[in-house]
Amino acid sequence: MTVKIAILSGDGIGPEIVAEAIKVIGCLRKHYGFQVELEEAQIGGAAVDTSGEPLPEATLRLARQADAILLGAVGGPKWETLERRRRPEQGLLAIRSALGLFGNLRPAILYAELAGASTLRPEIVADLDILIVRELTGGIYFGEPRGVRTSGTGEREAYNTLLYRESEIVRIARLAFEIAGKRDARLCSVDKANVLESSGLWREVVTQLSGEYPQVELSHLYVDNAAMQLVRAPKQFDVIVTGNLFGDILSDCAAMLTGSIGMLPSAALDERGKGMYEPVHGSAPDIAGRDVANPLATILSLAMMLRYSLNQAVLAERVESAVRCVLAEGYRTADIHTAGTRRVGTREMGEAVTAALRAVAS
Ligand SMILES: NC(=O)c1ccc[n+]([C@@H]2O[C@H](COP(=O)([O-])OP(=O)(O)OC[C@H]3O[C@@H](n4cnc5c(N)ncnc54)[C@H](O)[C@@H]3O)[C@@H](O)[C@H]2O)c1
Ligand SMILES: CC(C)[C@H](C(=O)O)[C@@H](O)C(=O)O
Ligand SMILES: [Mg+2]
Repeated sequence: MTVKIAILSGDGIGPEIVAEAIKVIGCLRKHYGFQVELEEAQIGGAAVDTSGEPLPEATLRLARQADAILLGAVGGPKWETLERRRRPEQGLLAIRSALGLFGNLRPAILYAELAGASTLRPEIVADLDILIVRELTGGIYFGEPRGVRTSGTGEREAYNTLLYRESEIVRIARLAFEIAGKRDARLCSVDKANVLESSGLWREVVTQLSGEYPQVELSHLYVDNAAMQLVRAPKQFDVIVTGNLFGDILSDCAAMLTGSIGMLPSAALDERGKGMYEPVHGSAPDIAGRDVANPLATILSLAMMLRYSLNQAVLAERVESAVRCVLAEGYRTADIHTAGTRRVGTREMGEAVTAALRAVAS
């Protein structure tokens, strides 16, 4: 059966890194008999430039039809002064919401070869393998009311609403308990229950649900402490479950444990396992168009797609071992480059991964 992947490259380094993942898909097609059809559409600033909208109707239609979606990144200085609803980031939020992609899996794995690339001491991060489960379609990103208004004293004020419904908390917590049960069975729920009502409900609901998962050890941390613990002793964590905004921040923080944000893939899943896959990082305007971005987060996102949405666990493992292989051979983009390793550009890194994949196939 031929699967259909929607390709949404987006802005900045998006097209450069997605191009390397497409090379990997081409290699899977040619050497592993992977039957796949790709169809591209626009999102973010690129879509704003051609259609005036960050998520054109045609893009959403394609995303709905496809078996899975691969996204690069959106945003950049060119669009920062647009009214908020037309900004590239709104396209990303809109597609997540329209497709019901509530479950965001953000694994932070340290490849042994990159221990020296982390800003933390090697013994703190060696063998790190943690997973952040971030709620992606609720919380302060989507809560109403929101807006900017003039207060009674004539001053401008802006407001957002951090709202979580019980059903949204149960849904993300259940996903996290299920996943933790298949890992080291330790789940840490991160909130700000000492201050926020929505976090109070979050903690209550997660605690109640834990009764259904007696084999999973549940703990709770306030988000400020969690951020500190992530850099103090990250290996104490197995799975972290948290809300939309806290998960956004903590996953960038976890990224640095692995050497670079250019290494972190992600999956955003709906209730049936359909998903959108994207690197955790953004469009990196500071390095766009220079063939220096690290494409591995995007290639590893493709591996997650193969595993979670396309039922191709063996191919996922092949792609992941090809990445391990190029790191072992010493290939490094600028962000993970250390003395004695071979510095390469985006394209050369992508080609090294496809060469490693081909080598295993033959
Ligand atoms: N999922 C997304 O599409 C997404 C995620 C985050 C930020 N953004 C958007 O991206 C734009 C830039 O945001 P930012 O600068 O805060 O975050 P960013 O993640 O784009 O970049 C942060 C830093 O990390 C570096 N970096 C990121 N990805 C890299 C890679 N693959 N290889 C090497 N280095 C990499 C960048 O060069 C930069 O120095 C903004 O418009 C923001 O809204 C989009
Ligand atoms: C660009 C932005 C809307 C997005 C988010 O905050 O979710 C990004 O930072 C991410 O981590 O995917
Ligand atoms: Mg982010």
